[in-house]
Amino acid sequence: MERLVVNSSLQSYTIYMEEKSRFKIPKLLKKEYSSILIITDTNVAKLYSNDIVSSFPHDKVYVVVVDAGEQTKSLDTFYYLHTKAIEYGLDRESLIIALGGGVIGDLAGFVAATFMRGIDYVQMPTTILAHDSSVGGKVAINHEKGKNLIGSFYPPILVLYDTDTLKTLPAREVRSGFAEIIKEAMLADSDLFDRLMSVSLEGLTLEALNLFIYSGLQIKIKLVEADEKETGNRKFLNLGHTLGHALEAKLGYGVLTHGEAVAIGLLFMIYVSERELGASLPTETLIKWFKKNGYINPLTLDMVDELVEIILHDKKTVNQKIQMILLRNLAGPIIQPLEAKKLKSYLQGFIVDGISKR
Ligand SMILES: NC(=O)c1ccc[n+]([C@@H]2O[C@H](COP(=O)([O-])OP(=O)(O)OC[C@H]3O[C@@H](n4cnc5c(N)ncnc54)[C@H](O)[C@@H]3O)[C@@H](O)[C@H]2O)c1
Ligand SMILES: O=C(O)C(=O)C[C@@H](O)[C@H](O)[C@H](O)COP(=O)(O)O
Ligand SMILES: [Zn+2]
Repeated sequence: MERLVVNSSLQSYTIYMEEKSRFKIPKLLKKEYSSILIITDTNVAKLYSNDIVSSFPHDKVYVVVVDAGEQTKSLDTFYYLHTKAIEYGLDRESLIIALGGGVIGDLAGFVAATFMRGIDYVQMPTTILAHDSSVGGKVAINHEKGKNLIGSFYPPILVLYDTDTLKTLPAREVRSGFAEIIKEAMLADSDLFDRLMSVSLEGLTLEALNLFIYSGLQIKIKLVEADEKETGNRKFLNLGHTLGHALEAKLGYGVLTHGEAVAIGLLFMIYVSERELGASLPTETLIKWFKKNGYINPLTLDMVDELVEIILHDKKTVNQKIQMILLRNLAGPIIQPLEAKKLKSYLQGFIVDGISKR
């Protein structure tokens, strides 16, 4: 079992990463809980929720299943989950288990952060992408005007990553998860970036996948430990998200996967870095890799005004100045303030020059 520790101000927690570890959860908990609420989605429930329920010896284990997909990270579902927690009699000694991808992790984590002012929760990520979302304590729901606008920083007590569950992921979700690993590589590890660019997602072995995830986790942990509440360099983890988040909100949550939106955002980040900083980046390599692996891009010129408007409400915008993460070079991120007018003209150029569609 791979073990990584994340130091955080509230409590430090361990990430256990191992095939079939989902059956071991009771042994890894450091105390007895009065009851346990497993929050999961319709797809994951069918596959894995019984394994978790049956691994507990007692019967105060409840499961609430919500719809799968980004639109579930909503105020309505958040309220519904609080209602279920009250109905099942959860108290301050209860535990929530977030069993699923990043949607469930963010949503259930935010329920845990707010139920009776905060109870313990465990992240059990079941997607590749959730290596990113399960670590660092960012929990949130969406507002129709922007992603993750309602949320908190609230670390889990444990992350249990059963990589066996990744075998059932659809190809589109594999693609989505890799966008975040590519982001991490571009931020901090050019060798990892080269290794990523040399593989094809189809037919990737579980061993290779685990190594990529492990490398991504190490990069993420380093950044969140150094700046838990994102006052400085944690913002680097938003590489590709300025446009990515806006696209998700503009198209309607769930139309693009988070990773698909981030992938387009990474290409835009390169376009701006080249023009704003004179950076020389592996543009063609990345475009080719995205194309080879089936990433999609619905960006069109008529979306620009609305996208800029959404970006102006992003958490990284201060005093109408957009803080965009750019690269001076691979593994050389900086936070660059940009006026909306400038961002708009880059966005138009990105679409007209065709880099977004190459
Ligand atoms: N908190 C953070 O730091 C952070 C970081 C990155 C992303 N996020 C958030 O994470 C979310 C995206 O997460 P995601 O990509 O995991 O999406 P997701 O949770 O919607 O999962 C993607 C799809 O895969 C299905 N699925 C999950 N596990 C499966 C499995 N093992 N087998 C088969 N199907 C499975 C789900 O039911 C869903 O349909 C976004 O809301 C994003 O904003 C948060
Ligand atoms: O952990 C972080 O910090 C990240 O930025 C990770 C991102 O991949 C993730 O999508 C995150 O939810 C974005 O944060 P937000 O504050 O821009 O909502
Ligand atoms: Zn992300």
